[in-house]
Amino acid sequence: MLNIQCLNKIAEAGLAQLPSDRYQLTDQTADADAILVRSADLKELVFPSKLKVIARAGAGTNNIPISRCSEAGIVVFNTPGANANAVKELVLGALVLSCRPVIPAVNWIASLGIDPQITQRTEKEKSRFVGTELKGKTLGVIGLGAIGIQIANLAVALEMRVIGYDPYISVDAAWKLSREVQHEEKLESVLKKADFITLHVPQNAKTQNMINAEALALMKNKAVLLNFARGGLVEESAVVTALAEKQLRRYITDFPSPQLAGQSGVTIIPHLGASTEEAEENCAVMAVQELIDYLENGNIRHSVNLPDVVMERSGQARICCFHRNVPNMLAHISGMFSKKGINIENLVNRSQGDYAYTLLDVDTAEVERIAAELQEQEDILRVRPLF
Ligand SMILES: NC(=O)c1ccc[n+]([C@@H]2O[C@H](COP(=O)([O-])OP(=O)(O)OC[C@H]3O[C@@H](n4cnc5c(N)ncnc54)[C@H](O)[C@@H]3O)[C@@H](O)[C@H]2O)c1
Ligand SMILES: O=C(O)[C@H](O)COP(=O)(O)O
Repeated sequence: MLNIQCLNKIAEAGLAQLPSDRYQLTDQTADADAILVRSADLKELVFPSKLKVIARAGAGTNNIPISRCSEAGIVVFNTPGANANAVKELVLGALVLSCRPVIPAVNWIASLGIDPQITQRTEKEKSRFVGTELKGKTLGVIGLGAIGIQIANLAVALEMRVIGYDPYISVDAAWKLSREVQHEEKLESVLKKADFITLHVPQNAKTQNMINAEALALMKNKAVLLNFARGGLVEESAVVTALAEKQLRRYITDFPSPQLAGQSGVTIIPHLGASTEEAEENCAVMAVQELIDYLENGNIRHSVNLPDVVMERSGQARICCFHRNVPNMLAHISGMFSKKGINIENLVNRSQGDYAYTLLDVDTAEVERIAAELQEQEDILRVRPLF
């Protein structure tokens, strides 16, 4: 039996994919072979030696200490694109709310209670809640991945002028992007030209505080900033100042913080971007499938610390080897097999940055000993024999 610990609520549709004869849920991290998680912070978590995999049912992995996982031979997965539609739809709502004062108007009506004059008062006073339209305005999309592309294309359909910035855009993403979206090579150009700016990049050392006082100063007067990516992308004290100085018209964020609470011009949503039934199911099903394929076949799809490595099963046993990306490692591993007279039927090896992964299918099931010996070699982080 393999033990799975859920550190957040994971949709039942995903958990139902775990065959009950091979998997059971545990609430003890010490017993966990695998962890399923959403946004719980794992940075201080002590990993038990039997923990082999962490699957994030969602996109952002800044809550997971990826380098520490790699050094412990733990593969980390996420579920790219599985919640993108949910975020896109909420960003659309936020765009509309940023230029139509629906929230204050609804609050005003609610404040009237049961007023017999409500219809007359509405028609007399609604002029206080006039807004503006999105059509014809410029939307700047920062980060053209699964979510950014969908928002850019949607905004084109809304007849907005759309400009996008993503120096690392994938070929696949570029194909999906509407030709109407203008590609900007510099972040500064987007900041200067857009009426609305929406952030869709991961939070990491390079993107932390990317919207700081200097960036805000470049923005158009009375621009609107939307943040459905991560709170740490934006320097909140600078946003509060820009709002007070009327440089920024509104900041709509999915990430509450004490610094933003109660600030005028700030609309805070309690991290609901991915909170739809559909997105929660999509993410949970995808995360569980990634986890099962890794645990049972050693295959890797959508890892954030290793490349995709998928090989059809052959032979009598498979050895999965997570190791550092150092010279001669493949020759060293295969040499150990040949010394023992074990025939390698199939082999695949891929690397990503400082780490690499090798799958070997062999013609014998007698592999426990060589697996144990491999595990002792320098630069080998985890070895798993599978039958
Ligand atoms: N609010 C929510 O509930 C919610 C839901 C899903 C994702 N997110 C956040 O949104 C982020 C994006 O999600 P996604 O699914 O689109 O991810 P993704 O990986 O598909 O896209 C991210 C894009 O950002 C680009 N990028 C990286 N660094 C950049 C930089 N410095 N400047 C410009 N572009 C850069 C990448 O090239 C990539 O195309 C996630 O990392 C997560 O933090 C939030
Ligand atoms: O990165 C993500 O996928 C989102 O921020 C969603 O987070 P959640 O799964 O905690 O809602």
